[in-house]
Amino acid sequence: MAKQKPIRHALPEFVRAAKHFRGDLAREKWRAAQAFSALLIGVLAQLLEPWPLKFIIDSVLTPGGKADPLPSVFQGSPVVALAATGAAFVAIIGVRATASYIESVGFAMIGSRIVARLRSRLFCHLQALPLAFHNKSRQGDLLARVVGDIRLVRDVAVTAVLPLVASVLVLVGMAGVMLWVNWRLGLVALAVLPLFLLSTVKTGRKIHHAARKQRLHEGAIAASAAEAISSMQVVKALSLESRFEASFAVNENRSASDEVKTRKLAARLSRSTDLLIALSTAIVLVYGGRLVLAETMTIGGLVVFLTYMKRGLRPLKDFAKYAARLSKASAAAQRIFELLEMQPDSDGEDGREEAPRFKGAIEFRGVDYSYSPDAPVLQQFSATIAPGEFVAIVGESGVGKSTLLSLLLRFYEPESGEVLIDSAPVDLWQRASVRSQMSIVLQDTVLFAGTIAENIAYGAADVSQDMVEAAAKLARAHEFTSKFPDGYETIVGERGVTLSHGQRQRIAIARAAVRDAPILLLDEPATALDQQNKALTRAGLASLAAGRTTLLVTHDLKDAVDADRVLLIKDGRVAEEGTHDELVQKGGSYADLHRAQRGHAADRSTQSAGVAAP
Ligand SMILES: Nc1ncnc2c1ncn2[C@@H]1O[C@H](COP(=O)(O)OP(=O)(O)OP(=O)(O)O)[C@@H](O)[C@H]1O
Repeated sequence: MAKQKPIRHALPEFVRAAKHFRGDLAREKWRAAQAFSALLIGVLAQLLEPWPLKFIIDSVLTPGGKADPLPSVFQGSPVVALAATGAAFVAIIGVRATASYIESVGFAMIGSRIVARLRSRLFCHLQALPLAFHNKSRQGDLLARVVGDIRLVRDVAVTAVLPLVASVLVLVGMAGVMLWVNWRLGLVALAVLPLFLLSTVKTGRKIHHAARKQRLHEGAIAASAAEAISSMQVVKALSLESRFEASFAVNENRSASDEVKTRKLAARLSRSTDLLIALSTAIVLVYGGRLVLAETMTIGGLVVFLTYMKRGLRPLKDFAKYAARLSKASAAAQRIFELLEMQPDSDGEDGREEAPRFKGAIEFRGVDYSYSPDAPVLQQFSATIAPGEFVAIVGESGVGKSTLLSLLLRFYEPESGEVLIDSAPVDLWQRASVRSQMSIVLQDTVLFAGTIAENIAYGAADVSQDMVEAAAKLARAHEFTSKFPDGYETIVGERGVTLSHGQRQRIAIARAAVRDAPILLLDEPATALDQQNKALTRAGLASLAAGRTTLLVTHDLKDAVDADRVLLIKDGRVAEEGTHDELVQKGGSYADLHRAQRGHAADRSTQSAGVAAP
């Protein structure tokens, strides 16, 4: 029973891999046919290789050549026979070398192309996976899969799997010829195969297990490195270096010990394979030697036989050599397939139409939403927002203000109830066509590596330089941009000019402006800015909001003063609504919050940042 287990496990893995690569392999069928033809020609040449030696030993060097007399053309001229055999030998090697070149280049190209396509597919798929998945995933681990795991699969596919396929063909061919030359001796030589299978299956399972664990630890190493590197400022500020170093070292040690384990196991497999091959060669030597002594086999025949054995059993050695790498690649491939088999965001989009241009009426109708079953966020939440209205959403931290925006953007789906735009459920339309009609400005703006103009133009397709400048002027970003020597061509983002938080926010406003979307979603866009930047950002936002339905999530009630309406969220629903003045007059929770912020403003030195008195 135990012996069958790996086959049972290996088969579904093979079917899984075949499913993922079927289309790619079909695209490469002509190149594959070419490489396989070259492989077969190479195998044939390898099968022929020992025969010139046999001819020289049995027919040229053995006086009289009883078993294999010299053909009549060479009678009396053994030197010519020697020269002709030498030429034949060179020709055979030449054919083999050429075939091997075509085969290796062909297989390398096929492997690289297939894996390159796999990587693109994986990256597209990752982008299509829902935000709920990305929120729970560790970025470094995903990065390790897209970069490291794919590279491992490619390297092993090109340098181990394809050569192994070739070696197995050689083994089959050579086994056939060995049985044809002398079936008894052939059976003796091949008797090691079951023993080899037994030891490979047993050790191979252990290698596979250790290699898989190692890939997991490497994923964790990449994840903790990515976390630390992407938050270096916080790591330094909180003196977390030693903590990250420790967690890094733990995973590194685990990975190293798994590496040692796989190497030990692979070395053990290699040693037992060598011993088995040596045993089989010794038996063939003794038994074959006796056949030669009994003159039922020629010396050349035995030499040919031994050469075949050496070549034919090479795949066994190769397999032992590649076992660890194959297992690692298989573990890496499984990690890639796991991702590819996850449901992307676009699922269920079939048959949905593109949304028409929205007027901007928004309605939440009895929406329930929770991230985890035991902590409901929105409960029977209802609110209606008219086209072009500017609504501020306020409430204590964690009440679900940002979640409302995420539901509008369809990052998540409500558990019950509906989100409607222009009276139609938002899930009626394709996600991308809904999102393209919304501009967002968040508290933290990410600038991509590129110029300021490119960063602004990321907001929409086909944006001209004039549109970029107009958006920058509206966002109050033109002035500081034009002061840079390279103006709009100034490189920002990674390794570029570092912009201040306020400047980044104004670029984000310009990015939102070029989009010219009817709905504007703002999530704490002016939080944590100094007074001057706050004023500039607010001015930019006010220009941007004109004529658009705007939802502004804010802690700062100063931002709510000019809103057409304020919604105060409490216990998962709207607790109070009205204008700023109405709510202050009402004397409810909003008025309490307002009083608290005024107190805070009066005593700024003892309170933390983020609130200001209107
Ligand atoms: N991706 C997530 N996974 C799990 N829980 C989440 C996630 N995002 C938010 N939450 C939880 O849902 C609740 C509402 O979060 P949300 O960000 O909508 O609140 P908020 O009112 O915008 O808070 P804040 O004012 O602090 O930004 C919080 O308790 C938060 O911890």
